[in-house]
Amino acid sequence: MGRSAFAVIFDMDGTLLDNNPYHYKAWVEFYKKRGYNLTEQDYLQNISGVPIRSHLNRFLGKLVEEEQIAQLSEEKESLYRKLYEPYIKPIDGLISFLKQLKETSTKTAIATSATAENMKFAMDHLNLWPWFDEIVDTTQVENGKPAPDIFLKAAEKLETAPEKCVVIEDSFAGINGANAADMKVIAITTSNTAETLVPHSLAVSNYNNLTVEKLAGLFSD
Ligand SMILES: O=P(O)(O)OC[C@H]1O[C@@H](O)[C@H](O)[C@@H](O)[C@@H]1O
Repeated sequence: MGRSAFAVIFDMDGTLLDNNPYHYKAWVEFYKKRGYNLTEQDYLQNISGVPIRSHLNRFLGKLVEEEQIAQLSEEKESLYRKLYEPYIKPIDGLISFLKQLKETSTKTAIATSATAENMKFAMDHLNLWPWFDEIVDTTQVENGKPAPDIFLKAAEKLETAPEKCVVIEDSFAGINGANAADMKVIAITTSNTAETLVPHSLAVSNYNNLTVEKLAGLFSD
């Protein structure tokens, strides 16, 4: 079989791992310490998939100095890693789906808003490094999700036109960014319903029924 004519760009948190409940718990604790009671709606709408600097100022109600951001981010992310480590596992069917992509020489990338430490934590625990051709994080782009930049950078690194890329995403910020990049979008319903993750070409709850043929079908219209 020849190389697939399209490339697949995966988000990480909530897409490769079902870890959003642990991010949410860690954020609630982080903001509570600072006098803000975070709701699940706040988390899903304004935090999930979004780089930390975009919401700190908003929820803390004051401008946070640039030098403080890394320290605050590490405080929250180390709490998340501690909470999630005993439960870490890939989303159902992920590894066999990645195997299919490898067997069909389909190009793959990760485009994540996560910190380098969180990414290493997930990739090491789940042995994910061999499956991806490229990894793009927010340090490599000017604007984080919901801007399209991170997906466009991934397409550029994969040497594939945006209209030949499909993004798999679980967050509102990610779905909006992928649509703004003019890519095909698959919504994964780990944290939000298919009806709210719009527009998308396909919605799945895990990888058990996702095949390379189904992805190819998205490009046949
Ligand atoms: O969904 P992505 O792009 O992998 O982003 C994950 C990041 O999304 C943000 O919601 C969280 O605040 C971060 O802690 C998390 O790492």
